Amino acid sequence: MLRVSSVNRTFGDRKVLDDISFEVSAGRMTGFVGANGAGKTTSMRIILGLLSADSGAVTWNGEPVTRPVRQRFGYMPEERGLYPKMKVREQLTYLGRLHGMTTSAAQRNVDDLLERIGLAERANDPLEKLSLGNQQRAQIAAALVHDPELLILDEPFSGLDPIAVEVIAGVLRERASNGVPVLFSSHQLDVVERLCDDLVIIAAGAVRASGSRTELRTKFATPRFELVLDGDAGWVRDLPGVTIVDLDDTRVVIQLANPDDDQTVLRAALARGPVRTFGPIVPTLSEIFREVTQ
Ligand SMILES: Nc1ncnc2c1ncn2[C@@H]1O[C@H](COP(=O)(O)OP(=O)(O)OP(=O)(O)O)[C@@H](O)[C@H]1O
Repeated sequence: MLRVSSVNRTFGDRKVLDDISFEVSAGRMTGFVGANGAGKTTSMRIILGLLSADSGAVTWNGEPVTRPVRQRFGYMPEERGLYPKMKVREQLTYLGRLHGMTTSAAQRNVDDLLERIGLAERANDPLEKLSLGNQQRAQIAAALVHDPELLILDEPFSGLDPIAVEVIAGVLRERASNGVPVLFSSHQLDVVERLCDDLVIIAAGAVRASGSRTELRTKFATPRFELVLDGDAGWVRDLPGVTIVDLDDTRVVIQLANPDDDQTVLRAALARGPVRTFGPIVPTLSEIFREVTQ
């Protein structure tokens, strides 16, 4: 497990990380979300030891992150790092070698990866000849080539078309299910919502919420329910403890003074006729994000 504990960082007189703490657990995809300038890249750079913290600690399985430990991490930086003129397969193999792999092991991994991410046919092209989306796929492959123990990816999905997002998500999820903790930042909240098991929401250098997707949804759930009937749903306003949030003919969104009254509402509705939909409204990640960062 990766643990970031009470990390602080100032640039000049600006505090950009304010007592940041969170964990990235084995086998989990952790989405790291925050507005521009919130501190995601700075946190990632500190995890990787590319930047020092003013105070606080980063540990990997309880131990400090030393250079040999870092060597076993996979990192996709914000400033993409591959050589434009070097052939894709050649440079990925070279990166595998830099991480201590033999040439044949590196080549095997590279060939598997290129096949998985749909770049096998471009293996012998220089990176700069690839479309931006395909260059992005190659950058992701560069973080994966040495079978890292931990993956830290800065905006891995930016610039990818929906099919590429699915392909890359599948590869990352496979690594996660093999026990690799994956931390990835993204502005695409719909993608994060779909992919991540855990979330860290950061704003102005501080963690505003963290935990599993389910925990956060429960925590930020409002006592709201959707009810869809065959006939007009306006009568619901006469039930005690019910406030109408939105009414559109047969569909009504209600807020309950006591969330346990949901079954009373359901029984009242069934007594009047068919009920097509009834259930709590689960907040989306965008709604949670807005609530904790405003
Ligand atoms: N080397 C630096 N010197 C001075 N300020 C910096 C430096 N690096 C980052 N900052 C500032 O720290 C703050 C956090 O930046 P960071 O890049 O970590 O945010 P981010 O959440 O990754 O943003 P984005 O989503 O735009 O990539 C910003 O205000 C940025 O301007």
